[in-house]
Amino acid sequence: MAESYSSRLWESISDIYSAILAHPFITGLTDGTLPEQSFAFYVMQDALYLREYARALAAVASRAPTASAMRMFASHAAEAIAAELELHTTLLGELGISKEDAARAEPAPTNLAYTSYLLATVRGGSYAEGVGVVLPCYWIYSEVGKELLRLGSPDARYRRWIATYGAEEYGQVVAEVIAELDRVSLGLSAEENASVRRHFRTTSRYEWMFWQMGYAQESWPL
Ligand SMILES: Cc1ncc(CN)c(N)n1
Repeated sequence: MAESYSSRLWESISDIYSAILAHPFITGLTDGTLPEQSFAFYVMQDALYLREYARALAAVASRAPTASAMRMFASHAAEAIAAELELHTTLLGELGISKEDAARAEPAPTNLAYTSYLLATVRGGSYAEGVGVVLPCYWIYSEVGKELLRLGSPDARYRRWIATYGAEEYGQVVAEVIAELDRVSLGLSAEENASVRRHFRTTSRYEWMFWQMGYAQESWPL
C-alpha cells in the first residue's frame, strides 16, 4: 500500500524530531534535571502561546471546506486549549507563580516569532496550508508525550505534563487532524504541496526552538 501523505511528511522532519528528543529540556523532564525555573518560564510562555494558537485554530476552522472539519477545529480552539490552560494554571500554582506575575509576562522573541508566523499563514494562506502549519503543535507533542510516558519522571509536576500529552485521548485528537490533512492532500497542486511541506517544517523547527527558549529562559536583548 502507498505510504500516506502524513507519513511522508513526518519522515521529512525526522532530523528535527530526533533533535527534540535529545534536547536537554526534554531529557531533563524524564531524568529530573530540568531546572524548575526553566520549566516555570516555559509554562508561562506556553500559556501566552496557547491563546494565539487558539486564534489560529479558529481561523483554520473558519476556512474549512466541510462542516465536520469546521466543527473539529472550532472545538479544538475552545476545548483542547482550555484543558491545556487548566494544566498550566495548576502547574503555575505549584511552581509558586502568582496570577499577577503570569499576567505580567510578555512573549519571548521565539514565542512571538512562532505565533506571528502561525497567524500570518492561517490568515494569508490556503486552508491546506493552515492545516499544515498548525499540525506540528499537535503531532510533535503527542509523539513526545508517548515517548516520555514510557520513560517516566521522578518529578510529579513533570509527570503531570507528560501524562497530558502522552494520553490516549490527546492521541485521538491528533489522529483526527492527521486524517484531515491526508484528506485535503488529495487535491493539492505541486505548488501548494510544497508550501504545506515548508510550513510544516518551519513550525516543527519552532517547536524545537520553543523548548530551547524555555530552557535558556530567553529574553529580549533590549
Ligand atoms: C509551543 C507548544 N506547542 C505545542 C503544544 C501542544 N498543543 C503546546 N502546548 N505548546
